[in-house]
Amino acid sequence: MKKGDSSADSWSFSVVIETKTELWKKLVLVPCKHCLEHRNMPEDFWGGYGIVLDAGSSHTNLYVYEWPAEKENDTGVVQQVEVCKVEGPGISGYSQTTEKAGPSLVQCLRQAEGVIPLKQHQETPVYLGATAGMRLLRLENKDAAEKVLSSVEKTLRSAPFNFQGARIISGQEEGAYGWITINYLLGNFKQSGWKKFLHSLKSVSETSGALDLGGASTQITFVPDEISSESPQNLLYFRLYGKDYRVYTHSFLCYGKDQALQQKLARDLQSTENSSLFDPCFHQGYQRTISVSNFFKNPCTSVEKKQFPFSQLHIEGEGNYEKCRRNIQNLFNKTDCPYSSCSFNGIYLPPLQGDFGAFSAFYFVMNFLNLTSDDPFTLDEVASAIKKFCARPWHEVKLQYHQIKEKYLSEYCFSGAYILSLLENGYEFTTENWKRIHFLGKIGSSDAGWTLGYMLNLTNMIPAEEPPAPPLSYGSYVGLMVLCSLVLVSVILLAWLLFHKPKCLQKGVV
Ligand SMILES: Nc1ccn([C@@H]2O[C@H](COP(=O)(O)OP(=O)(O)O)[C@@H](O)[C@H]2O)c(=O)n1
Ligand SMILES: [Ca+2]
Repeated sequence: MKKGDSSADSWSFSVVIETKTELWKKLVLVPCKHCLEHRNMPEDFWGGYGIVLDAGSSHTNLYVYEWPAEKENDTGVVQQVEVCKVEGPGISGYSQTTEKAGPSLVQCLRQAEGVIPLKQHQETPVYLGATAGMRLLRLENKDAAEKVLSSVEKTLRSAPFNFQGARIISGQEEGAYGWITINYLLGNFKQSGWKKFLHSLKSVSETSGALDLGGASTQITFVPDEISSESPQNLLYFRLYGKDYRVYTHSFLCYGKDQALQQKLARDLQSTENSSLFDPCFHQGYQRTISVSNFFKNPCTSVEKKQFPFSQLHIEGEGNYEKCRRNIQNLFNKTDCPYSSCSFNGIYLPPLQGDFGAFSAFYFVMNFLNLTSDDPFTLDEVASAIKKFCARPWHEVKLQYHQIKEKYLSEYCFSGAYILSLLENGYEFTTENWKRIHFLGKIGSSDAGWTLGYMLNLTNMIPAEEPPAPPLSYGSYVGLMVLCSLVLVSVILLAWLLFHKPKCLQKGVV
């Protein structure tokens, strides 16, 4: 397998998109910020529900979305009303006990039953999309991956909802649906008034790019300034709301933050004859032991496999940010580029364009490091904050954040350094365009992520064509009638004055 290349499953999405566009004609897309607040809407306005399970490499989240019942005025907005974190590992973690994958979801499905009114359970669609953890398991053990999916399907079918499918989505879909989600929530698809006018002059960027960092893969998706057809597998075409979008996307398998760490450790192992290793990306005083034999079963590290005279590797932290950055840099092969420009590993990347929303682990890590304030930090400020954090001794970090699990806490230094390396070295963001990256967890009440875009697509809630202007509301109708009546009365009065001039105004009368 070529790392960072998801072309194997790239065809599926183009097919899905092209066949779907014909169907995208049902509901008008009215983004959140143009709508009344959910809580201000009459109770019977909200009606439909949908459930999406995001089966990620590290864990599964169940999302419940809600949308207006009133479709006749062709307006509506979909909102997240519930999120439930499934206990235990991601579904790919059940490769040895596949029959337990489905039952792990039961508790969250019960929670969704409590949120959705009973009479709507049967008509509520439920989808499960599995991402990079399952893509890796499928590469490593296809049979186990199929059994895990059968187990989750069995559980979802036994829930009182309308089961619509449980599948592994491609990296391209993950990137595209994340881009759709954030632009839907930001209100970028449907524009009106001056914004539409400005966009027609092409003076402002219309959509935001999407940067998604998971545990096992990472996605970059945006509308480039110039479209080249150098790498067709990275281009997607959408027609949304009467407008065409040519979108660049790429998903790097094995470049989520957890798999990137595994890759880094595998490389470090190559250069040691010893069963112990100093690691600059862990805090000074931190120690971890890993089993060497299990380590190379993973498709992200298997290319680095060699025979070692020891079965356990002992790692000790050094807390050296600069050394850690240099170490991580080796994960990005920048030497060969068969295109006009590349990110890394010979993958095409057009020049970066516009604003970017960075979510999922990009947000979790930066938020932990207090680097997500509204007044954005410069690239230098971010680098020095991470450097300072990495230099703190482990006992001090552990004391301050005693509520956070040791496994996660110990990896924030690496994750912070990795995020900067990926953005600065991988994608080549500069001091200048760094300010255009916005780290965001939620937009309104909805989490930023691929799930909402996935559901909007599968429920045909994004129209391909701009719908006709909605009929007037009752208030506007009454106002218009009053205005027309006033105009009519004025015209009659004027005519009467002209043709029946009062005697006092007639010529000769003083
Ligand atoms: N509160 C949270 C939740 C997740 N995470 C991390 O965010 C990443 C989420 O990845 P994921 O499970 O969606 O994996 P993919 O299948 O998207 O690659 C993992 O590395 C989690 O450890 C975090 O740092 N803080
Ligand atoms: Ca994810």
